[in-house]
Amino acid sequence: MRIYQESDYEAMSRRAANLISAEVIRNPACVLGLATGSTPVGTYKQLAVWSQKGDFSFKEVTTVNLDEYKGLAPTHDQSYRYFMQANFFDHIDIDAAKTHIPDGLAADPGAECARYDELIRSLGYADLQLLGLGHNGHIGFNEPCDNFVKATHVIDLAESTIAANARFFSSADDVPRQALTMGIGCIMAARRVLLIASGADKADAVYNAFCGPITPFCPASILQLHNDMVLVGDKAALSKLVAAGVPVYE
Ligand SMILES: O=P(O)(O)OC[C@H]1O[C@](O)(CO)[C@@H](O)[C@@H]1O
Repeated sequence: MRIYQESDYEAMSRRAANLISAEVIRNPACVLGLATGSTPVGTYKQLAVWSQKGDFSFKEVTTVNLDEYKGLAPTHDQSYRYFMQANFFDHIDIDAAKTHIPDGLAADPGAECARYDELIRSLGYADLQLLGLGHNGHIGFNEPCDNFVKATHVIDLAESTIAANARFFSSADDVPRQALTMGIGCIMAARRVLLIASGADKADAVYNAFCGPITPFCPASILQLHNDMVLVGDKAALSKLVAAGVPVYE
């Protein structure tokens, strides 16, 4: 595993954008696994700036997002489809037909999960999977539980996740209680995983994920077994790893 320690959120975003753009330049028709949440916003902004300058193009890139809230329409301003359009896709030259996100309104969510798994498999899995990290160690919406769930599935969101995401809704009551999430199987099948983390409030989650035991009670801990894992964090998020003596690139 390679760990980059950056000074702050901006530097973390730039480093992550560098790694993603390197992938797109190397393989213009790559498959990118993408994430939502506040952490990747700066990364998407930086990628859009560079591609608008003409440094590289997303025309041939295919994207697969990790998750979507169950019950939210793509036009809902808190849906992850809306987030991706507003924060990334509307600012780059990507082909809309090549951007994939689970359908939160599917009449049969189980069938939608199976379709999504098959889609990712048929694409040959992600060349690079971008991940944020939940305070409880979740990746995508794979919440802590007593087993790792391999396939795309419908998940009951943890109370702590609902509370953390309430800031984006009018109240905690408005946060959907379920989501469709890529499982651990597709995440681990990605050729490279890039996890980004920022802020002191993520220091425990980062430490537990990469210094703690590999356990489904901290879903991100499975990434210790990935053979091309890159962690990019700012100083605050990596503080407990560094204090434990884990070597980092600066
Ligand atoms: O980047 P944030 O907003 O801290 O969120 C971290 C994680 O939580 C989620 O937003 C879901 O709660 C994930 O999409 C993300 O990876």
